[in-house]
Amino acid sequence: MSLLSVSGLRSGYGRIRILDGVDLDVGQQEFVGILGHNGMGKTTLLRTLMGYLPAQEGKVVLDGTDITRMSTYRRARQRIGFVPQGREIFPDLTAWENLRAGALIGGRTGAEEAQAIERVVETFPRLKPLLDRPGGALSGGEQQLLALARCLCGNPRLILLDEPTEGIQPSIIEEIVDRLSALKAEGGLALILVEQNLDFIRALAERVLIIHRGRITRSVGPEQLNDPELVAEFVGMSG
Ligand SMILES: Nc1ncnc2c1ncn2[C@@H]1O[C@H](COP(=O)(O)OP(=O)(O)OP(=O)(O)O)[C@@H](O)[C@H]1O
Repeated sequence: MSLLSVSGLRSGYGRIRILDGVDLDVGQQEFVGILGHNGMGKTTLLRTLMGYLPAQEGKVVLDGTDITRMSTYRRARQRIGFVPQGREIFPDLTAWENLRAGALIGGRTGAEEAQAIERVVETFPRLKPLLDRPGGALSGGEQQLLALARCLCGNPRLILLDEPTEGIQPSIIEEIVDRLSALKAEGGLALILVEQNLDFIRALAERVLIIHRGRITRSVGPEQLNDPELVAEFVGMSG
């Protein structure tokens, strides 16, 4: 059975329809990339899956449970984690408190919470010396690592990751790839990755879905992203 099964999903902003019948399946431990021109609805899709935007039509099923009408909070408790575009770190909370927020959102408290945070921090050595600093004082790359770590503190089984490489230096992009590759090898986690960086998608995704005018129009293998003509057609860029 798929971990996530989306059918006929429609949503948008007021009367402006952005998603216009999205069908999408993600396997239990599958890493899926999503590519599309600017403005095609990639972020809107992730926000609708997380419940920030209501589904106007269609169905979203997570591991057999219909979550179409669930609040964002309850979706987080169902272990969907979200790393938003722009990271949305709490700037006045310390890095550690940001991680606590992730653990709490995932339903962890007390000793379990502290253990979860410590386990995650062990795998992000760059964050260790920064834990007492305000989130807003971290560099963009450090904030991106923190946003991913915060999400992991909630023990997600599905992560929605929106453009993690945007404005981030190459060494941190490599760290994110390494961390996600390690998590993939450990198992138990699925990922939906919206990203413009083709190398990043190639490194992580088993399957790449093309979104066009609010629908998934095609599924391609990551190796097909080596073909500049195909890429130009799908996303209007090459590289
Ligand atoms: N709050 C909003 N109110 C009205 N329209 C919006 C709102 N947010 C986004 N849109 C519009 O919805 C469309 C889809 O936006 P979305 O951010 O999902 O696209 P995207 O594929 O993620 O694009 P990008 O690659 O530029 O991030 C765009 O035309 C955008 O202008």
